[in-house]
Amino acid sequence: MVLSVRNLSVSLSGTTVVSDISLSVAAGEVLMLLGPNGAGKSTLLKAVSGEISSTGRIVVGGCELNNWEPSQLARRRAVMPQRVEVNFPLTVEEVIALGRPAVFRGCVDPVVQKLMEALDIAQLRHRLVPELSGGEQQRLQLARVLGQIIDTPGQRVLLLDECTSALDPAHQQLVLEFVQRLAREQGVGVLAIVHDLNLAAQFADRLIIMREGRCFHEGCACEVLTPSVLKAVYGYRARVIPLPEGYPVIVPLGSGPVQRAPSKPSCRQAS
Ligand SMILES: Nc1ncnc2c1ncn2[C@@H]1O[C@H](COP(=O)(O)OP(=O)(O)OP(=O)(O)O)[C@@H](O)[C@H]1O
Repeated sequence: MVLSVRNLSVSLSGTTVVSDISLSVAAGEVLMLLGPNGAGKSTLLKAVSGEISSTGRIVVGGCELNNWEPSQLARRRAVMPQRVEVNFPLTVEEVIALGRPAVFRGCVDPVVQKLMEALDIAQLRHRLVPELSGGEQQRLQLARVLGQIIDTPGQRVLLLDECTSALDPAHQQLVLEFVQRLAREQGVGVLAIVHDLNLAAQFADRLIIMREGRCFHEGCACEVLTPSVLKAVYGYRARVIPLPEGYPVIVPLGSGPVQRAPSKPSCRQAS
């Protein structure tokens, strides 16, 4: 396992926000975390990344998290937080280079080029970061984070907190296909928080759905993304349709009949 978490709990301001979570991520595996707003997903990820204190045990690449020397850990574990504020006047290329080993400073780093192309930001390479759109900034931050661990030896884990939340559908596919390929080809273990159930169904090898700081259910998409689990966790009515591709698609049904504007014909009537 590239990541092993045992009985992890986190209290914030005297409240238990994450309670007794255990999980593991194997080399090459994509584990996705789901759950409603406030379920404790980001807090769990912050604890696993060592950003906040917790009780329980966290092992990264075979070694206790707290025993890693920081510069070594940075080559084994990369973290993309939910929000990254970038207001300094660096170019796209310079920001990605920040995450790379110092040996590449001052000369062309082929990994920077590879990441810019893979995440569709090569055309923005000389643009200043504060001028980028939200989705461009998010792809840039992912490139910077991936630059820390890509093409390096050893067990590695990637922690992603809603890394596609600002992206259009085509870029969501591009980014998650790249992350999945990185996992498969380089044996990186991925722990990713997502809200989009269909992206989770498509890209996760395994899912954990959280509610009120605890693991509510764990398994593959067909086991976790069922109408009854979605109703219990989100209070959300959905139809789950299996696709021939091997994963389901989730269609929201809303809380009752659709209220149409009186003068507007439905799409079916219009066609
Ligand atoms: N510093 C803090 N002090 C007290 N409570 C906090 C603190 N930070 C977060 N919380 C609370 O902990 C709970 C879990 O927050 P967390 O950010 O982990 O949720 P989440 O599942 O990631 O939600 P979202 O989907 O909205 O990002 C929330 O109720 C939040 O208000």
